[in-house]
Amino acid sequence: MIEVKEIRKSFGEHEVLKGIDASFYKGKTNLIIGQSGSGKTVFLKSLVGLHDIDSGEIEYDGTALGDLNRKDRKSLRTEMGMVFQGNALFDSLTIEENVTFALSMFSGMSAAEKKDRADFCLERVNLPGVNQKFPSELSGGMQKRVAIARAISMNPKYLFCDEPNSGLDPKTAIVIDQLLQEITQEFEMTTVINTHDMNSVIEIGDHIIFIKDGKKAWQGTGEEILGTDNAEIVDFVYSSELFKKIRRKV
Ligand SMILES: Nc1ncnc2c1ncn2[C@@H]1O[C@H](COP(=O)(O)OP(=O)(O)OP(=O)(O)O)[C@@H](O)[C@H]1O
Repeated sequence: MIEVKEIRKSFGEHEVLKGIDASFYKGKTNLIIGQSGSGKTVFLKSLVGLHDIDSGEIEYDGTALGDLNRKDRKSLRTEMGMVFQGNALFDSLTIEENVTFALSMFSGMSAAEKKDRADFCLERVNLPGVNQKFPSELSGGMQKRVAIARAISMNPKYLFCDEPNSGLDPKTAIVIDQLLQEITQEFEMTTVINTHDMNSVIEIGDHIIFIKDGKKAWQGTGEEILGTDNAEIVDFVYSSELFKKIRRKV
């Protein structure tokens, strides 16, 4: 579980996070939603320690990030898997080398152990046998699955995904969402996903935090979001004609 207490973050005079409290639960797909520019990425980067926060606290299963020295922070980092928006695969490395990159850096595993782990992770994302291919030989959806395989290679306790569906067609996006939810439950990870995708919100929103103007404006589940009367959520969710029609029917 990750607990966020009253975090604030400014860039110069611009306060982006204005005292956010949030909890993210183990075995759940926890989503962060909000309009473009509302502070979702800054929030996610603050959670993983890529931004230093100005005040507040972030606790990983009771351990405050702010209390950790460099060495312990580094060790906590090895328990975090990350899926970046553009996948961030290394084009000149094979898929297997991409998936085992962190293992080579941090694990001390033998070559055979790393290969076994790569095989396991690639099979888990339904991509067996692509070990010797290069990222450019795979479709966008397959590259996303490789990014997920790489993120789980170290068997992380926490998984962070920034817009995992960006650039994917709706059908592929659903496959990726389902995969993220399945592995979250299976490996009992605390998963935090930044998303714009309303389909993800409804399908895999076990727990949702809605950020508006740097503050948490609502929280709830994917089921609750369609029924809420919270004006800010209604304005956000029903900004598209499709969802306005759905609202009239529920
Ligand atoms: N390194 C930075 N320096 C200065 N300002 C920043 C920095 N990073 C983000 N910001 C500002 O913080 C605000 C929130 O940005 P952020 O990227 O978190 O929004 P977002 O909700 O993730 O948007 P999107 O959905 O479009 O990615 C924006 O006004 C942005 O300009």
